[in-house]
Amino acid sequence: MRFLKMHGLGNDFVVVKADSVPEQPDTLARVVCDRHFGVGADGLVFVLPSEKADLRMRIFNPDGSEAEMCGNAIRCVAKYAYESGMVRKTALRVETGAGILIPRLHLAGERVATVEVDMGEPVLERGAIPMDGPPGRVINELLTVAGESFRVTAVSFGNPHCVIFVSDVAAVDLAALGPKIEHHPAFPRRTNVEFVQVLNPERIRVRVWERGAGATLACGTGACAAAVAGALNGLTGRQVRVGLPGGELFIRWAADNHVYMTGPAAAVFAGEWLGEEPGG
Ligand SMILES: N[C@@H](CCC[C@H](N)C(=O)O)C(=O)O
Repeated sequence: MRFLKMHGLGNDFVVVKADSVPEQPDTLARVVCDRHFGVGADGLVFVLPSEKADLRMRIFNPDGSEAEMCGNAIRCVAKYAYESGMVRKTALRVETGAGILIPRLHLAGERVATVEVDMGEPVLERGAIPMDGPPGRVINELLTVAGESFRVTAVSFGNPHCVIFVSDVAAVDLAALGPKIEHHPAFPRRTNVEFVQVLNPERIRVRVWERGAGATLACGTGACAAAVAGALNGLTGRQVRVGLPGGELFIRWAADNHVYMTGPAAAVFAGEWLGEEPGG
């Protein structure tokens, strides 16, 4: 299995072009993403043919679960598709678990430097996120986690996000709180978790605990969810620079209710997965 190792702000992926997803993709994702026994990545991404769009993307987390969407991976997939000659368009249509999304490429010569992705409309209804409880939006609502109370705002971009505003993101014990919120019974499909510090109405700082992956250096859908939550809570405007441990994304919640995410994508090496069993 040939692959390309790519990343968006250090959120890293093993990207594989294939006609279909191989058997047992969950097992494959677990071993490929393992940082000691595999290549090491925050996700295994398949670039597949699509009947409805230019291509289809599917992503599997390091724990083997499949995610509906990934903001950093879709920028990588768009770059790969263009630079490999697979889709020679600067506005691509990519089929994902969150519907067909449109990355627009910003070129530097023949290379894709940055990508702006139309991430579609944020999903705010509790039942669609999904999160248990009465119908309506979840904005600044109390959630009790192992005896501690947090005010949360829930947003989905196909995949679920639980956003919590704090005064200092550096002080958050992400490794302790992340898994407790990810597995909180209020989230039937688990959740990604974003701790967000508002620096000013145009700038926020975010640390992410990703569902099925743990702490990562960046999360595109998480940055979009944090930006939407900031605006919904009256803490930010609708355009924000989102500082993540791996770098910065620019997020705009436009008047058409679509969220646009702009950021870089990089390819770092190509390889071949041999899939040897230990001692085999
Ligand atoms: N890193 C991603 C999100 C990847 C999927 C996530 N772990 C989930 O299970 O929803 C991003 O950049 O959006």
